[in-house]
Amino acid sequence: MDLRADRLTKRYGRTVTALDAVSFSVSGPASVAVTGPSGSGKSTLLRLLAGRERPTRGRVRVDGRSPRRAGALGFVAQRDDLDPGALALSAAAVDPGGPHLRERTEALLARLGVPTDVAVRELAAGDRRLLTVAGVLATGPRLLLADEPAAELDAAAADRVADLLLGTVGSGTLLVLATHDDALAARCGRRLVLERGRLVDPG
Ligand SMILES: Nc1ncnc2c1ncn2[C@@H]1O[C@H](COP(=O)(O)OP(=O)(O)OP(=O)(O)O)[C@@H](O)[C@H]1O
Repeated sequence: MDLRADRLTKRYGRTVTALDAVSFSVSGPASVAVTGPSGSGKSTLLRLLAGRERPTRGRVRVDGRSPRRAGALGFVAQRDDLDPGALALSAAAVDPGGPHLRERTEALLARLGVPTDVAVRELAAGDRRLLTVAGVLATGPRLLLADEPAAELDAAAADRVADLLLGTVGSGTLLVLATHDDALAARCGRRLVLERGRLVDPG
């Protein structure tokens, strides 16, 4: 999988330039960390790469296509929208996944030791995060974008989430994650550093 950003620029209103002419390209399988201070544009970059927002200028290409047309693209958002009252497995294997997705999610969670028959609200924070990631992995993404996947977790839980994400690279995935966590960034093959919306180190 080939991911390319060409002079990506995103403005919000007239005053905020969240991203300023960011260009890079990367081919997978590989792992890439996007780092930088708070407000430097990491989440904005991931949303643009995923096609969840349109750039003000510039473009994203995933295997030569716009991200919305690329297929096999998974996105782990900074905050999950799991229904706290739902049973864990139903919350992770979201529609329109169907039975196949449900089975794959269940197998993955069993391997990770995450209980699937309790309400989401009863899960520990780390298990809840694994649940979110497993639901996305079950869809078989070849490009996986994760925004602060280990934020607000203790070190042991953060390691389990990182192991799960980084493990996908071995099976052919291009993983791009935004993180504040130096230890997690150090485990990635490449690090892109943003400062005030500009790519100051392309890795
Ligand atoms: N929807 C929006 N409307 C207006 N401004 C926004 C919006 N989203 C982001 N911004 C602004 O764009 C800039 C970059 O934000 P972004 O969330 O991408 O940074 P970040 O590096 O992910 O920050 P953090 O590490 O705190 O999550 C910030 O100044 C932010 O306030």
